[in-house]
Amino acid sequence: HYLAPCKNFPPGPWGLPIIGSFMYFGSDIHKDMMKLSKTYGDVYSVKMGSRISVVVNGVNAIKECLVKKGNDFADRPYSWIVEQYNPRYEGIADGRFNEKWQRRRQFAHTTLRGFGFGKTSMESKICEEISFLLDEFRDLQDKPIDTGAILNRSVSNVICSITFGKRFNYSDPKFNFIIDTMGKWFEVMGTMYELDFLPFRRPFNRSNIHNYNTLGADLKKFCKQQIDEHREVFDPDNIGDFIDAYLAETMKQDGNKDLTDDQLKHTLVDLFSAGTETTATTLKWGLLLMVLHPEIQDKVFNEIDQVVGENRLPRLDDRKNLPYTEATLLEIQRFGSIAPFSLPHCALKDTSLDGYNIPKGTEIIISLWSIHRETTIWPDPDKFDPMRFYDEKNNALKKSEHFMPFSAGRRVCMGEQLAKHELFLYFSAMINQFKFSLPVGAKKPSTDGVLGLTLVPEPYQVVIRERSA
Ligand code: HEM
Repeated sequence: HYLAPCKNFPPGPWGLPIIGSFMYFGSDIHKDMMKLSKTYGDVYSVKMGSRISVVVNGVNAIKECLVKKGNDFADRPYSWIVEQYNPRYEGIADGRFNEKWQRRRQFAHTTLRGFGFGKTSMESKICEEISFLLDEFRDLQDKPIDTGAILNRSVSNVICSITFGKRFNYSDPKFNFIIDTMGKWFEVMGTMYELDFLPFRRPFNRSNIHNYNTLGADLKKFCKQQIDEHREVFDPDNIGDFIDAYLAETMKQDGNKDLTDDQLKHTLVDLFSAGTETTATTLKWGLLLMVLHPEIQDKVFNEIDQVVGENRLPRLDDRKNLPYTEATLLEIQRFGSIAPFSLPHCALKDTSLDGYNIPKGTEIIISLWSIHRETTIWPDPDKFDPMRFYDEKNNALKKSEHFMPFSAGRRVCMGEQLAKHELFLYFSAMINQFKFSLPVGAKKPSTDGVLGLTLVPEPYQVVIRERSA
């Protein structure tokens, strides 16, 4: 066993001197970490290389950490990987928890709300983007296609219109380049995970690191260009998007110059990447599960067809009348668990968790996967079954507290409301208008997922056919 940093520290598996406990982990580290909790308990420690992290599993321990003791665990840890592209931990997602960060998050949150984030006024923007997507689907009918790239572009345009004040054409080469860059960046970031903890491996991964840094630099450059373009035509009487609002606020700043261009650049990278990959990946899980379960797809279609019909697209107002569709979306999120670990947290001060002592600075890994795949809560958890969230007798949605795809507390996903609106509007519109199926003779795609920064389905193909055609 390794040397615990304090008395009454969470127990954990044995670790080797340099690599620590890495021998327990394969490419499905989310599953391996959940397995260890069965031996060591909901809160246990692992030696990640030379650093000791605490892994938190199960809804009770996770709520204690994120909600009840939310202030104690709201920091982000030191990370060599983050420092490669963001050495000062700027922006929102990487930011260390302090007053300046709180003001930044508060400002970003309020401003996005002002532009309709989480409000129904956002609805028309999302629906406009959906109609472009549906047109594209109509052109691509009847032949096997991978919908991944086009879903990324479509979802990304929603956040682009809020932050940059414009949408991009699906065939715009600059836009396509940056969306692909972002996808690769997430993917490479996932493979670099161990380099954070095993510095001696870095010299053997030079090309991977170079690739990662180039992708990160391209993303930052793209966001910086958007800022420069906005600054050139800035008009304080015409604030049309997030960048304008930020620039206006910068001008109001007295002495404390916290809202800098670099902060804005990193905030934009956060919004652009978190706002694209996550929602698009959830929709990719959704379509995959629908082609694998055509009877469920038909049931969702029938419900929408009865309530909405085929002459208009579903609206947020319809949600309350579509409990089975909603239940299916919740089950897609549970099953896909696209953020199996949230982002890493860190103890801001000496504190405790599940009765154990946790010293200041300890890195905390939150396993949202462990909530969504716990056998005692979700019988046969690897089975996709919307009935878990559907009360058939009362034709109503059945909520569960063992469900936390957006995490919780101080660092809860900042785009939760927007994401929920997008998921409902995109999913219900796609199912309402089209039938999705596997290409004839195609092998059933796997539902294991590949772990990068998010858990994404392996690429798969579908055939799209318009329902009313
Ligand atoms: C289905 C879609 C989404 C899921 C499942 C999701 C999930 C998450 C999770 C698990 C976290 C980490 C929370 C933590 O560290 O405890 C997070 C953080 C974050 N998300 Fe999302 N997210 C989604 C969509 C979005 C969207 C559309 C945006 C919008 C712009 C967004 C913006 C952010 C930001 C800025 C953070 C960092 C928050 C912080 O560090 O304080 N997310 N998200």
